[in-house]
Amino acid sequence: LNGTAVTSPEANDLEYLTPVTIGNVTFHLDFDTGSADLWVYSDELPTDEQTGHAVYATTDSKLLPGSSWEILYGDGSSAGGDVFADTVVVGGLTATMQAVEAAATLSAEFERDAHSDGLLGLAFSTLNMVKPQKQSTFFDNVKSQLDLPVIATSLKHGAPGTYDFGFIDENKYTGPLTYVDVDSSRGYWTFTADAYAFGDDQISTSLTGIADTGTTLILLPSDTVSRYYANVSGAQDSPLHGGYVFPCDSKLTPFTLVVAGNHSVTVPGELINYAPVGSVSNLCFGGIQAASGLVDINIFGDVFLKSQYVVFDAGSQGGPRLGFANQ
Ligand SMILES: O=C(CCCl)NNC1=[NH+]CCN1
Repeated sequence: LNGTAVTSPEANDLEYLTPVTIGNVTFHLDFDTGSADLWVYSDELPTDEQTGHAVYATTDSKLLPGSSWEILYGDGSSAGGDVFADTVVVGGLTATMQAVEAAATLSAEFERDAHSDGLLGLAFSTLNMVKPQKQSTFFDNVKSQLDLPVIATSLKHGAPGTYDFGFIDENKYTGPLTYVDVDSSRGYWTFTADAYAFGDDQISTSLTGIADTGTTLILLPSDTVSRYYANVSGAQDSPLHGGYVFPCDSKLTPFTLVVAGNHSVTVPGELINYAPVGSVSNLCFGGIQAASGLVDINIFGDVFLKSQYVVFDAGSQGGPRLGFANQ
């Protein structure tokens, strides 16, 4: 059995939300290949933090005694609480004894997120934050039902896309799928590009980072980022806006990763114009920004992923790997 779930972008493609049924309640969760915990807003939160969200009724649920979780994400947001076992359905696929992590505390970023009802982690289960015993991700729990141990993402700019589980949909991409090995030793979908380019400016330095649907932007070393925006007239690193901004009518340079020897994965310049900074100024915020001190790894987030059909292959032909094709 395979499955497909439709995922829909919030404003400015800030995050993509996918319907997930837990017990008999449907939650809209942020699928996150950069983490490995499935957590939901719950009745253990202060009432005002529950408002407007689907809420997990822990009083009707099967507690995992003695288990708790606490997670800190690369953007500094965090959440924590206790753990239940429940039936979780995504795109027609069912995990019967899925660890469902009920949020009892949320950081400010989640308190003010009016749309997401939680996250569904799709990184490797070694990254799960439940103590005393790590729990398996939804993907690991349904993997045995799938034709192939793969998740394929089709995230789009300003339009619904899909998460395919167990199969690769040839109708969703053009040209070949180019595969690159993944180093899962830190629990992320980590891969290395042999080189990269800003437009025609080829840089023969390798670039290692994670494919992360849970991060909005592309986050790179600060010297690399300043080199990118040197090509964009009027661009400046603005403390006021928290990163590089430029005139909204700027023509942005494409960002290319060279993978698997000589295959180019290119993010068109248009996708690197992330969003206007506000309603009055004509400044726009860049889709490539510097990785914060919190994460010591480059992050290829949604801005990167939405140019591609991406196959997160957990081992259909040996080790874990990522496949990229234009969509
Ligand atoms: O935490 C990370 C980066 C890991 Cl290096 N990605 N996932 C995520 N979820 C919410 C914000 N960011």
